[in-house]
Amino acid sequence: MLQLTDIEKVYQTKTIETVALNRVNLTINKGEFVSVMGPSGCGKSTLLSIMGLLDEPSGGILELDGRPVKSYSDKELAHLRNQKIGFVFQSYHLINDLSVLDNVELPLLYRAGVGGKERRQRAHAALDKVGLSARTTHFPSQLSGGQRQRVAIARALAGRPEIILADEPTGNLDSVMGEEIMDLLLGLHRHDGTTIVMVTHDEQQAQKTERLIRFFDGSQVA
Ligand SMILES: Nc1ncnc2c1ncn2[C@@H]1O[C@H](COP(=O)(O)OP(=O)(O)OP(=O)(O)O)[C@@H](O)[C@H]1O
Repeated sequence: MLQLTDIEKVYQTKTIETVALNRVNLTINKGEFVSVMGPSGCGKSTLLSIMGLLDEPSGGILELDGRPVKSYSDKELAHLRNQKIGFVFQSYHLINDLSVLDNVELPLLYRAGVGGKERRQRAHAALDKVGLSARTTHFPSQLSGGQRQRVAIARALAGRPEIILADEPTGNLDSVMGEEIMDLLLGLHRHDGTTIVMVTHDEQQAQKTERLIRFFDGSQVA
């Protein structure tokens, strides 16, 4: 589903050039659960941003469903980002002034063809999947870290993405809550066949996924 060929990413500031990704060749197949590990600064988040079409590579070819991403117009790319990809971040990125239900519905507001009733139904179904049906009227500040991450996962699921890109989804959680979130992601993957790419610093969690990719200094080393 995603094919990276000789992908490079160079960040250039006034004083320094950083090669964040150095000729990365990688395929993510439909239905896989892949984890990415490596020391701080080795390019993991950059890799996820490029896979998620949030950032452009400096070189190489990125293909999505067999078509080079470069050949898509900006409008098509925005559409793909919104329709195909769900993001989950370490720090949840929830909106504090919105209820749990409204947070989950929010990305669907930007979807053509999804009316208010369907938005609500999808949001409820997604919250049900993550076990938070009883918390729909709560606000993020009234939830534990693990529950906040569940809301963020429900928000990604409500969009019915083909791929979930998760950047250290358990990074802010203690080990018990981290394990709960990991079990949730594993369950979603097994049950719905969702493709997941997850960056993690936790070796035990990474071992539970189907494939573990290790990065060092912008390159894949295993
Ligand atoms: N916007 C940017 N401008 C300049 N340099 C950047 C930028 N984003 C990342 N970098 C640099 O690119 C390299 C890779 O960063 P990246 O965030 O992808 O690493 P990471 O493996 O995700 O790190 P961590 O585990 O600490 O989150 C680092 O050296 C970083 O300083």
